[in-house]
Amino acid sequence: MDVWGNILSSMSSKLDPSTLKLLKGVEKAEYRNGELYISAPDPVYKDWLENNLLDEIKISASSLFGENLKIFVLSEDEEDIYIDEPVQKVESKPYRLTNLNPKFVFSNFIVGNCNKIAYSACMSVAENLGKIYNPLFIYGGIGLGKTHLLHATAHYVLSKNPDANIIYTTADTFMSELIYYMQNGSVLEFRRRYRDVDLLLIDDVQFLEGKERTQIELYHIFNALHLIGKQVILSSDTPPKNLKGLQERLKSRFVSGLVVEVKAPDLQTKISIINKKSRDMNIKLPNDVILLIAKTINTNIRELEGSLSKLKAYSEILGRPVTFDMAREVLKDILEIKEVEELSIEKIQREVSNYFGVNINELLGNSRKKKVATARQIAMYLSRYLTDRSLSEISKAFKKKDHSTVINAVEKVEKNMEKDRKFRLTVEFLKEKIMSL
Ligand SMILES: Nc1ncnc2c1ncn2[C@@H]1O[C@H](COP(=O)(O)OP(=O)(O)OP(=O)(O)O)[C@@H](O)[C@H]1O
Repeated sequence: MDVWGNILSSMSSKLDPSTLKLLKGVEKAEYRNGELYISAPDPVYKDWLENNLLDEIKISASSLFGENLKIFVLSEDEEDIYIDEPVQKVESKPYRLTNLNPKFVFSNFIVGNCNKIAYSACMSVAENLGKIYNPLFIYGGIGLGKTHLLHATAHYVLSKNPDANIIYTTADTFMSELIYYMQNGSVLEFRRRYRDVDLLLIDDVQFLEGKERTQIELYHIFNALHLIGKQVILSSDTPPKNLKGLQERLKSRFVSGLVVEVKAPDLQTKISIINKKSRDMNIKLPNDVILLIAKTINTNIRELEGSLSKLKAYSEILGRPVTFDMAREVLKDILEIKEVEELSIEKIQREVSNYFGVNINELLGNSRKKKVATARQIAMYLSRYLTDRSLSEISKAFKKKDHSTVINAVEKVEKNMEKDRKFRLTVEFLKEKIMSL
């Protein structure tokens, strides 16, 4: 049967004569078990065909060979890989995921300015598999949550559809598997396994650099999945354009959906992560220790987790609660602490006075002028929130005899923050500023 001739004649009424003439450049087409292999004379022709006519070919070829037809366009260098294989019928069966970390779910992921775009993109993809942002490419530095987001997406999809076929793998494992299958003579099975998935997640694709054979395989798997609207998500420590030793055609596929960055966390996000992780780990950290860790770990969230585990272990071994001095001692080799000054009440008083244009004596005095009283209450609130000083220490630092003044100030600030947006923003601004000093 002249496969290509038949496809061409079924397309002839829909295409102009010059395109039809160009299509005669196809060297051969072979149909095997639901798959159509089209041989292009060279890579340029192959790209042209894939980018312009694949949909049209699929419609016509499906009318000849059936609805679920998969099409592969091969240029010369790839033909031996795809055509010369004995084809055996392999039953497709759901592939069960066993390598997802149960803790890497969306609800455990702290969202901040640094990662909210990547987080939202993963959520949207999980909700609309294969329909938007395909592929989704996430890049960012070490330990910033890329794997967490990939796993969370897979968990979410499975929670909606437990029968979804999902593969999560790393580029390294993908390559090792390919080598294994090649050595055992069943590359076809490897391909079938990957082509049956609804969602393919490949972590750390930077490790594909220079791995030509693996790249060819991924390229075809990617095309096959993309063509039938299956979702691919990739992660890397660098954006696609900086991936060296990667075929241009693969890079161009990687950027054809959405590329998002996970950035290093800002101070507020780090504090939220430390709060969440310390709660999960059941370790009580004073505010000044939280600040110490957040300020000294500048990027890697994995290191941040490591420091919490170390502190927990020390506090358990010593049978003492964690304090600022203990944290500084225990973490000095992890944190490379550059003399981090303990946040003092005096520093808070200074900053709040400067902000409100009130002098320190007024702040510590008894004036009831609105501006002074507000500044004093906010300074008391921040001293309570940002340091680990006791109520009586704070009242002493503000020259008050009774710590009920501090309690009243804290309550008042909290109430005002709830009902007055401008007031809340002022307090938050001051908090950020003081924490980053
Ligand atoms: N925003 C976040 N909220 C909560 N935990 C996070 C967040 N970001 C990262 N983590 C945690 O930090 C640790 C490292 O994250 P992950 O392994 O996802 O990083 P990665 O970017 O994939 O790193 P690598 O480049 O080394 O592969 C994990 O335990 C993860 O749960």
